[in-house]
Order: sequence, then C-alpha cells, then structure tokens
Amino acid sequence: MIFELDNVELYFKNKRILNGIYLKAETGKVTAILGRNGCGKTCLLNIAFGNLKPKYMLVRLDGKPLLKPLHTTGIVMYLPQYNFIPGEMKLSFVFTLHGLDWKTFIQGFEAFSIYKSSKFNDLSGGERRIIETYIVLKTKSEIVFLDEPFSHLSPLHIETVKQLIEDEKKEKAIIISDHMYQHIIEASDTIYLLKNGTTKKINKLTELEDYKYLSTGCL
Ligand SMILES: Nc1ncnc2c1ncn2[C@@H]1O[C@H](COP(=O)(O)OP(=O)(O)OP(=O)(O)O)[C@@H](O)[C@H]1O
Repeated sequence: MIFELDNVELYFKNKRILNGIYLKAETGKVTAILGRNGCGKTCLLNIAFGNLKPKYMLVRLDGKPLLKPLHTTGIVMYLPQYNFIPGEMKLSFVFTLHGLDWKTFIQGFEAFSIYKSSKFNDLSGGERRIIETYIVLKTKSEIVFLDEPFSHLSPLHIETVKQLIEDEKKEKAIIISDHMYQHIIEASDTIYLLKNGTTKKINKLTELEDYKYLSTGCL
C-alpha cells in the first residue's frame, strides 16, 4: 500500500496553517512528521484520516485518488492525542471489541495482568496510553496514524512501543508524529519536517539543525 497526501491547503478563518504539503508513506516503512508546537502536525493527521476538511487536499492510495474520507474505507487506525476508549469500559471488553487477545498482550506487558477486569479509567494516564497505542497498532489495518505515542510513557515502555511499531510496520504503512525526536529518528525510515505550512523531506539528519528545528549539537 502506498499512501500519498498531496496539495493540502488549510485555513482557520484567514490564518493559513498548511500550504503545499506532500507526504508519502508505504507498507514496510515508518514515516515521521516532526515540527514545532502549533505548526500543524495534528491538523495534518486529521486531514489525512478524513476528520478535518481543508480547502484543498488529495489522498492517493496506490496512485489512485481517494474520493471519500480515508476513515470510511476501514483500512486505517488512528491514535489521537486524546483518549478514545470510553472510561467506563472494562479492559477485557476493549480487547474483545477489537478482536485482540488479552493473553498475548500480557506476554509483552506483564504488569497489566491485574487490570483485566478493571475499567479503562482505573488506569494511569501512561497506562491508558499504552493500551490505546497497542490497540491501534495491533488491530487489523493497512495504514496507522500515531499522534504522540511516546508522550507520557516511561523509558522501558517507549522501547516496547518502538518494538511493536517495528513489528507492525512489516504489514502496515505507519505515520507517526512526536516531539521526542530521538525516538522518532530511531523508529522511522523517512522523516518530513513541517515548517511554515509545508513539508520538507529530510535527507540528512543535519537538515533538522539547518532548518532550525534542532539546535546545533542535539544530534
Ligand atoms: N479548530 C481550530 N480552530 C482554529 N485554529 C486551530 C484549530 N485547530 C488548530 N488550530 C490552529 O492550527 C495550528 C496547528 O495546530 P495543530 O494542533 O495541528 O499543531 P501541532 O503541530 O499538532 O502542535 P503540537 O505539537 O503543539 O501538538 C495552531 O496554530 C492551532 O492554534
């Protein structure tokens, strides 16, 4: 699967947020979007998913224009910044609902075994994030969007999530955005920097310094 997002132009009132976007993601690769706070990363993911309608945009799947919102195709999963699992839902039911096996999850996340009968809201913020990230990555799909999957996670869990991403990318096109640039650099195959409303494909990591996303010496 090749996913392309092209020609995006987004305004809020008269303020131009995005203009001249191109992004390509494909099965077997992790494609990252980096950029400063407020540059439009979440808007871009919402546009790609079909949640936000910009003035112009074009999505192509395997080279063919998609004429309906991507989320209506049933081939995409999205991890938004906010919690999407209802707080009152029991974890065992959340897994059943998504066709996922609790025991398989526990093999990788042993500390969660005590939560099988707990409600989603009984977990900490970081624990809720892990559950949602796992569900988004493991549910059957062809394209995955992850908005800040590493925020709020402890270092060991970040490594576990990175391994999950590495495993799942074999079957999926994964698009990820996060401020933890070192983890993004390690986890991704392609990086786009979003700056001044446009995407710049990063060919050498030092370009992140040249474009003033990172200060010199951060790499
Ligand atoms: N519904 C809205 N109405 C008006 N302006 C909005 C709306 N949603 C987002 N914006 C503006 O669009 C810009 C991009 O927002 P967005 O949330 O995409 O940024 P971001 O790159 O994801 O930021 P962060 O890294 O801080 O999460 C911001 O200036 C924000 O204030």
